[in-house]
Amino acid sequence: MFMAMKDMFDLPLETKKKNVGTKTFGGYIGRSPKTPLYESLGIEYPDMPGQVQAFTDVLWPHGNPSFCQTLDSMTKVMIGLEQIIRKMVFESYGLEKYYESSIKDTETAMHFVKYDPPPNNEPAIGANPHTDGGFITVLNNNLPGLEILSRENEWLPMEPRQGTFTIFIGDALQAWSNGRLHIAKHRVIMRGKKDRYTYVMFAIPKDEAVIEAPKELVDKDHPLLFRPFKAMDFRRYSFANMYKDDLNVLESFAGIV
Ligand SMILES: O=C(O)CCC(=O)C(=O)O
Ligand SMILES: [Fe+2]
Repeated sequence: MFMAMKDMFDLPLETKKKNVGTKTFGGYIGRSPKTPLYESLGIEYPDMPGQVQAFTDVLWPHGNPSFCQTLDSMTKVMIGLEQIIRKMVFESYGLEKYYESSIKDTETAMHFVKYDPPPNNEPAIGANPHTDGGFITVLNNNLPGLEILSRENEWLPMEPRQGTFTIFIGDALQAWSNGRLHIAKHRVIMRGKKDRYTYVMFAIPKDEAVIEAPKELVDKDHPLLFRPFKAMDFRRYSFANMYKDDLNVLESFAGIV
């Protein structure tokens, strides 16, 4: 996958720009002043028929069947893993009855990210501190750089390990769990001289989905922490507040004080 990603990012800029999305999380994002080392491409709904093929055709009009196949099977693995984890989470609360409807309310997006090495060998920010907005994120990267903010407010490095994926809980699942699940803030710091690649699958609520903690998770010891909200409204709010590092977007959007 990482080799295929190198070929993908080595394509001419005009070709990469042909990767367009309909939402804020699809399509090509070039280097910008706030994230000068970051570049990404994206596919919305890679699990829907024809989407992986269409994405491949845009980048390689003469075809690239091996990329298409690799991506297709990788997508299935990552989505399958996400569903197993979500099921385990729901079961752990005795709430498996909500699993099917939660999956029905879900759509997926796949991102491919390339981070350039920092200029003049000084550590530099690759991705700004953030939480992922959706239900669950599944990702893999080829080099260190990912850091997780601990509950003690320390940045801890997450070393990539071959054959493993990193999983993040997103804001939507934290709200659903009435705060029982912890969302870890994370960032990427680039060091060294090598390009860094990440591929990441986001399982996110559909626009119209309403995120609301089930009644079983709310009682007098666990008062409701977040008002119910529509996924689309939260997405807009998060996007508008993207670079406010100290802001807890979920709390400021839906927190009940
Ligand atoms: O590149 C990484 O390791 C992290 C990427 C990430 O956090 C994201 O895309 O949301
Ligand atoms: Fe993230």
